[in-house]
Amino acid sequence: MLQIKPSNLKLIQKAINVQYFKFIKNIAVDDKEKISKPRSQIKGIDLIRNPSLYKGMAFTIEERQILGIHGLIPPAVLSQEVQSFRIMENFRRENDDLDRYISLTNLQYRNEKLFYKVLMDNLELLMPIIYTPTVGLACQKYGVSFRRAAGLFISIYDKGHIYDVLCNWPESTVKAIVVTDGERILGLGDLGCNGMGIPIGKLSLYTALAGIDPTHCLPIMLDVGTNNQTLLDDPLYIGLREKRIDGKIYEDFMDEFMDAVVARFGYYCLIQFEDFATKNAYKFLNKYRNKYCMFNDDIQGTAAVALAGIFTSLRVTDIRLEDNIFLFVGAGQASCGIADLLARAISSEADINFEKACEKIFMFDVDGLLIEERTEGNLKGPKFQFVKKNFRPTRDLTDAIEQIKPTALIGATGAGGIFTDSVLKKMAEINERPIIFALSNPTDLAECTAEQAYKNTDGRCLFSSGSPFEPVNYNGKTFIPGQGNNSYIFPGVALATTVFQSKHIDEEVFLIAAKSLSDQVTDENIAEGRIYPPMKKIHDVSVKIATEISKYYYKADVATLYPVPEDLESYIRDQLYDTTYQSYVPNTWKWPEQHMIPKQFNKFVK
Ligand SMILES: O=C([O-])CC(=O)C(=O)O
Ligand SMILES: [Mg+2]
Repeated sequence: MLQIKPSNLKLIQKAINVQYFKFIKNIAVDDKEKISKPRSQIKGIDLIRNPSLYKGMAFTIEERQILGIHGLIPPAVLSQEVQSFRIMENFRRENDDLDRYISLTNLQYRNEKLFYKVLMDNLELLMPIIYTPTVGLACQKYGVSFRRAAGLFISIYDKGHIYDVLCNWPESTVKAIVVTDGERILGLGDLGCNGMGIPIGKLSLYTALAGIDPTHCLPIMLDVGTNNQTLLDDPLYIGLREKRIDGKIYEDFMDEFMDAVVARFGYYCLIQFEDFATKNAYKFLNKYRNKYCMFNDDIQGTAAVALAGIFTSLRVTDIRLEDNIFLFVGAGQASCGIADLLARAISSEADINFEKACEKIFMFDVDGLLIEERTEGNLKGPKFQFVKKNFRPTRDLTDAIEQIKPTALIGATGAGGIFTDSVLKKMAEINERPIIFALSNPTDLAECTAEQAYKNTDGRCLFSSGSPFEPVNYNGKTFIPGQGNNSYIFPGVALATTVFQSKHIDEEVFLIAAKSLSDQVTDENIAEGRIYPPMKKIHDVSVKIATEISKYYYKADVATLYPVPEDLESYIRDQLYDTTYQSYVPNTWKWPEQHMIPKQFNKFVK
């Protein structure tokens, strides 16, 4: 990434101006031959207000004349490189992450191509801003930071008219929707309508991590009320000011929504369910998975990324999958989703049935170890298959570890800090290389920090977390914690699904995604303490995951794109979103050499 010395900023400004005036003197704006038909029908102020078409000061002088926007933007002509450079300079000057989130979102609504270029070029720095953890903070404050609608809000009062609301969306080609009802936003709970930041953030990653065209993506908030009293009492709250509707009315509303999407955008429009409360997440997944093109990211996406982390960790511990004992802390959708996919993986690797595979998996929730002997709390729902017998009831996690002797401890509790020093030390005592995953989001809710994990296990643990942590120095060694976040999975799944227009997305897809992700971790990555590929490789990772899934889609006869492309990977690559600006004046314009950063600014760059 480029960094300019602050003292040189003035010189750069001057250089830009000199180039601009040199250039403007040379251009003949009335040269009829050069002025050909613009490619866009949209002109003038409408063009400036259209984020997919707008390119700010990168409009050439010719384009400004033809498109009727001359004078509506400042006189300098800047290349996209210089623009992204300015954005990053401003980014560094912002006071806090929420301000950075707001600036980047404003850029997204102003100039989409520039937003994605900046994001893709600075992924490691910007992902924690537009996604977890800052997006969580933005959701909590969405009432105040809400600037402009970037998706659809459909409320329970739209029941009977959902199709009409979908028709208000200006794009007719929508290939992917991320939808939430805001009831379980990250580990933050019910944020009602403020949860809209999550579908927006997830879809930004569809483009930034997997190259899916943003105009094909639609974030949707289904506002069915909120049970969050603070929001209900907040005069600035942006959603319906009433308690959540549930039961039959809510379910009929969801059914109508699913059918309306198919009627408006087609049966292969992907619908990603995000941050629903556990009981609804499972209910809708089971009800819709064989009828629509949908998946639940918190159950299935999280499962695949965690399983990939387990596969990679086992390359280090050298213990066969079926010889491990897994203890899940938290028995909600993330834990049950991972445990379920893990049991499938064990069952297929060890050639044993699913029930037998479940014997390797234990769970511990707010009422302690999940065993038949316990008298408190329920044992029903998806966690049921992991309930054991003949163990001593305990509510003490260290004691549970002592009893079960797990090789892996996986937290998805939303209970920050639950992996205390004594829990971590116990794991280190009974394992040479303990596997510790602290998956809850955002950062404050992680079960432990990366630093605590490495310190309490003498640097021996294989660690990953849902939210990002900085590298940790311990005993002279640097450890790079893995980010076991579903963002490694859902973009690739969505890419394969939208390109090949799959009818359904079954469990096998997530097993394939997990294997493909783990296979892409190199020995060098592992030597650095990583269990996932570096974020900067994510585009390739997503394409490879999508390629593996697409082979399966054709094998399972769910892909509907015909004829079948000869080379699936290169077909996918051909579809990827390009952040380069379009030219509105064909064949007449070339950026003068001096306009291109880094050459022009090389001498100013540290
Ligand atoms: O959004 C994230 O970072 C991961 C996720 O799906 C969740 O925590 O609900
Ligand atoms: Mg989620």
